[in-house]
Amino acid sequence: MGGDIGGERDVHVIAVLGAGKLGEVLLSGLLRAGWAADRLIATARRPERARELAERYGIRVVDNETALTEADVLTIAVKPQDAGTLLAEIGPKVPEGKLVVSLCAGLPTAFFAKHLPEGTPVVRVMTNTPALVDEAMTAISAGSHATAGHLAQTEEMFRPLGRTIRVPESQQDAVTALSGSGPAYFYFLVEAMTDAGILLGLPRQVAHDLIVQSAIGSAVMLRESGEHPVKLREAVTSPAGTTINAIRELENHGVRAAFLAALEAARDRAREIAQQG
Ligand SMILES: NC(=O)C1=CN([C@@H]2O[C@H](COP(=O)(O)OP(=O)(O)OC[C@H]3O[C@@H](n4cnc5c(N)ncnc54)[C@H](O)[C@@H]3O)[C@@H](O)[C@H]2O)C=CC1
Ligand SMILES: O=C(O)[C@@H]1CCC=N1
Repeated sequence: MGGDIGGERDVHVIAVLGAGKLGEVLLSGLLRAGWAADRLIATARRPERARELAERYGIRVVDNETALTEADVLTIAVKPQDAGTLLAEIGPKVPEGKLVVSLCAGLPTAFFAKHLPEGTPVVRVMTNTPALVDEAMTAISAGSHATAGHLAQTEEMFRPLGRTIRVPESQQDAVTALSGSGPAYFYFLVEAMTDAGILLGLPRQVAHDLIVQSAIGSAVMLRESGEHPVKLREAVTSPAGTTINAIRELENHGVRAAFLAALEAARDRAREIAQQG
């Protein structure tokens, strides 16, 4: 059963402010982890969305101001571009000692601190959508006034959803590029490989099933064996065999360089968001 999270100040109630796609993923994960629905609060901008969340999960959907007073942890799950407006509305009213957990890509904890009462602890989190199947990768950083206790509370909140690690806040933009967006790159790859199967004459569903199971098998091997990916790839790549022909084409087309450039671009976008915040 999900119980109270002890620490600086016990966590009885968690609020997700701006429960969109990621906020919903978090709320559903907390429910699966055993949190009682009446101890989870969501806020939403649109009334239809509020109704949908209340009906789907039986949680309390209230306005932002009510959430501030009733929850111990305020999780900010709005788009980074909307965070300024939300903070202008709630910032000065956040009661003393509440823990603010930001899920916003790019925005540094200093951005939140500017809008919050002096001394409000802020923790920056980058998680990802596999939280839906309890396989998230969540990176946690302490911001201003966040103590070891606040970090531990945040870790406890996200641990049921997958793996957690602590990183210095200076690494969070890189983390966002790697694991925050990471699932999108794997889905993109599955899509491209499925198209390749169709090019080779396989029915779409067969191609899809072959690739999805190969992706799952490879991921499990990476995690369970602890082997370096090069070693695992070499084990598949027979001398004068088929795989090396494909690898040569991937190298010819600069796929490795494309990944380096793509993740750098994602990191740079996170930095830009911070500038605009
Ligand atoms: N989608 C993803 O895979 C990931 C998203 N993130 C971060 O999570 C945050 C949310 O992303 P998504 O869930 O994809 O966005 P989303 O647009 O689905 O959800 C944001 C929700 O906040 C609501 N909202 C905006 N202003 C509000 C206000 N003042 N009061 C109440 N509700 C308000 C919107 O109506 C919307 O429903 C972003 O900051 C993003 O950077 C982080 C990691 C992964
Ligand atoms: O694309 C985005 O901005 C968010 C942050 C990481 C994943 N999705």
